[in-house]
Amino acid sequence: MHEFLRNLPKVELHLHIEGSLEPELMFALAQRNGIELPYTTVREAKDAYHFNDLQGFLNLYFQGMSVLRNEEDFYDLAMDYFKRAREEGVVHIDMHFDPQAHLQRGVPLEVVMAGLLKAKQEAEDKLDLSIGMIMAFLRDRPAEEALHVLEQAAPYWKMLDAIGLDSAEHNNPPLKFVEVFKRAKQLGLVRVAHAGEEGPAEYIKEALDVLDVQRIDHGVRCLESDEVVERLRREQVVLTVCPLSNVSLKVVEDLRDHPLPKLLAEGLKVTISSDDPAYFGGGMLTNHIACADAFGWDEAVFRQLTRNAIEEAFVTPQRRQELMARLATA
Ligand SMILES: Nc1ncnc2[nH]cnc12
Ligand SMILES: [Zn+2]
Repeated sequence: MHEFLRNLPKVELHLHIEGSLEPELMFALAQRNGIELPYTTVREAKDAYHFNDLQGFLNLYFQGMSVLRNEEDFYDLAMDYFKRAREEGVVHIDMHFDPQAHLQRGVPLEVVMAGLLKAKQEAEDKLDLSIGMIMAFLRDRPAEEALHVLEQAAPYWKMLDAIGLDSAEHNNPPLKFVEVFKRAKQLGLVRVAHAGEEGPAEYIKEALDVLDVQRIDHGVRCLESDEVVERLRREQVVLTVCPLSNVSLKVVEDLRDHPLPKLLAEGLKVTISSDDPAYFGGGMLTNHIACADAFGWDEAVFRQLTRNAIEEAFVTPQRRQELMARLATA
């Protein structure tokens, strides 16, 4: 089964590129940029990666990314992950990135975009990996700031596959961002949002109704509302579920208690992603293996999850066909 999972052409719909920053690269970039870290060794950093909730993780996530200052840093960050993912048999990644987290530290949007776009181009040219770009807004920051960043990103609109909504969900309902998402829709941009990770099922409904999103990132708490489950099933809205993330952030106690099997049994369009692989114990292959071990799934289940992800990935029709063909022979 592990060999099958390694060879499966995996498609990742939910990945925060800043959450792929491994401690080894964090130390290298800190040194390159003369930045001091609160850790003295890689071991010490890894030992700090124990979280009680989403906020506990976000504090370290924002601290970790403080080493990213120049175009080259963003390029190295992304290439480092792309190479690792490719070695794990990943063939496509829809990548979230958080411009506000960099703008706040005085890093211009142009620097972030240049580094990430260069890595995307190189991955597509040389690694046989396709990359989607999701510019995410931090929901614990003011909506006016997000609106301003969306306008500032005008030179990049045509390079974006979607806008997203992430960071602390508690008390930051989708409704807060109605104007931002309305503007994005007016611009012809696709919309996705984190909802129902730590927040209630109601936020999933709100993201669909008010933000008109085409994807729900996480969405695991939908099971608390029959009405929301029915809606997700009827509309076959894709859920980008991140099993090891949910364990690390204590959304569930243990992977064996994870609602993934129930979500599948409900007929929902489920996919598997890694979210923040450097912080949550591993990438796509590790997440797949963990699910195989916890749930005893056979190959057919993983094929279905991968088919779901290929159908929903931000790729050209030709690339989608190519990925489907690869899945058929895996
Ligand atoms: N799991 C997560 N939830 C919300 N925002 C995030 N940003 C990075 N990872 C996140
Ligand atoms: Zn996420």
